[in-house]
Amino acid sequence: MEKQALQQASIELAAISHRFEPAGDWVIKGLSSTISQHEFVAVVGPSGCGKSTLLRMIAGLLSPADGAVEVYGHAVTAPRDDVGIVFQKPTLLPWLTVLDNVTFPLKHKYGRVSKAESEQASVLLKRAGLDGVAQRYPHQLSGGMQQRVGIVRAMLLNPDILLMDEPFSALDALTRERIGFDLLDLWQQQPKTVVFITHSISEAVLLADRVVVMSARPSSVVEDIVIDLPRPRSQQTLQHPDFAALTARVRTHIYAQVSAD
Ligand SMILES: Nc1ncnc2c1ncn2[C@@H]1O[C@H](COP(=O)(O)OP(=O)(O)OP(=O)(O)O)[C@@H](O)[C@H]1O
Repeated sequence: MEKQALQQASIELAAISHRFEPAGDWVIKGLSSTISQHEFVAVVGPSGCGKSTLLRMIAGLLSPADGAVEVYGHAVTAPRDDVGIVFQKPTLLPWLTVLDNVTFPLKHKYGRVSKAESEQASVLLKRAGLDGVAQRYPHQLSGGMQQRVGIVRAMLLNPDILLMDEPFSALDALTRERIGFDLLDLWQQQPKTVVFITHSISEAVLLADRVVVMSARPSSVVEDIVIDLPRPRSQQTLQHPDFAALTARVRTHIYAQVSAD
């Protein structure tokens, strides 16, 4: 049964619509998309078009007013164990150290943290430039460092599906690029389906297999662009002859939405 489920689409969005009040304006209207297992999909679109709302519906934190969200062929009605989320703002536990924060979900899920997981936590913290602060508390870190702790925490849990809502927006440009490649490394070592919301067009093209462009509200998918740049991606990818054309294509579709707003 489980094996059969793995052959299916990872995430199916079937004509979903949402508004926050029964008679309010539609935020999302009739949005459909299928995300395959282990695909890395970036979602871009004008500000306020409903990207976070969409992610919250996939996560089971919000039910669509109409249509259906399915994960591995099952309707999503509540948060799932195999779906991890990284929000725009990290939600760290203030009374735990950085190390305890990143291992907390594992402890909560399995009752213990294995030696291999502890080692992986150290590797990921180091990669994220946090190895010197593992014993510090969240209030002793900058906003960008706290955000990196949130990313490491989600990566360590290694969920089948990782939902990321502008996870790098608080980071400086260099750290942002490095941590993006780290995310890709991890994604290739531990394949998982990633839905990644970003406002950065170049980041979307650099990381993703597909870039889904959402329209202005009421939003749906206006363009679904396959990014067939070779992997593994690196800084060289930025020089690839197709990179500029792909970013230009995404940009054109987003700008069309903004000017139509
Ligand atoms: N809980 C809520 N109650 C009422 N309206 C909401 C709620 N959450 C979001 N909205 C509205 O829904 C719309 C979409 O919000 P959402 O945060 O999903 O957009 P977004 O595309 O992620 O925005 P941004 O790109 O600026 O982060 C906005 O108009 C927002 O004000």
